[in-house]
Amino acid sequence: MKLLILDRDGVINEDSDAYIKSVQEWIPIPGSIEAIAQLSKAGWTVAVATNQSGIARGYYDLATLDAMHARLRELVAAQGGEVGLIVYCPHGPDQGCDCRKPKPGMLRTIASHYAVDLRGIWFVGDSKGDLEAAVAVDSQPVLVMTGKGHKTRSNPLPAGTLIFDDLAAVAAELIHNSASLNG
Ligand SMILES: O=P(O)(O)OC[C@@H](O)[C@H]1O[C@@H](OP(=O)(O)O)[C@@H](O)[C@@H](O)[C@@H]1O
Ligand SMILES: [Mg+2]
Ligand SMILES: [Zn+2]
Repeated sequence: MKLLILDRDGVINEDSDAYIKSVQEWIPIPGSIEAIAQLSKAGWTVAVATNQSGIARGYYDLATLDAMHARLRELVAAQGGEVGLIVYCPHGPDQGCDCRKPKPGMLRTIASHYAVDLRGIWFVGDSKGDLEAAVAVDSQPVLVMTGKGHKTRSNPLPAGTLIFDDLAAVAAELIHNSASLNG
């Protein structure tokens, strides 16, 4: 199967240093909803792995988080696509969980859900922790220049990290590539 895993804040929707605390603050990055829909219609399964320490910090609750993800699904469905499994880490940095990126726990959860090997699977993120999580499970780290991407790029990146302007550019590459592979 063609599986693509996305970070959420700074890749699908705009990020904020004040966290994304409500559906109203959850604003898609231009082209991202269309990109997910196009990938989905081209046969890709698009999953999401997102740190949400704002839950542990008490900035918003699980119902609000679920409402954001319902909005994402609704917008992609309106373009004829669908979003796959969304996995989030609700924990704070000091809780020592196994799911908070840069740990790869969420990527492993997604892989076992779909019974696929993570090696070479593209994981698209805007933060160093996203890239490190990908490397930890031999996935392909992909950095986009949205969200915290520029800040992340100003520091050394894992070898082999692919860099794209935004999710729309990632989607164009994958859809173009698989089209040429299939002849
Ligand atoms: O990019 P993803 O994983 O989808 O989500 C990131 C968010 O959970 C928040 O993660 C926080 O990091 P700390 O969790 O406080 O270290 C900060 O970077 C916030 O700006 C950001 O909105
Ligand atoms: Mg992010
Ligand atoms: Zn966690």
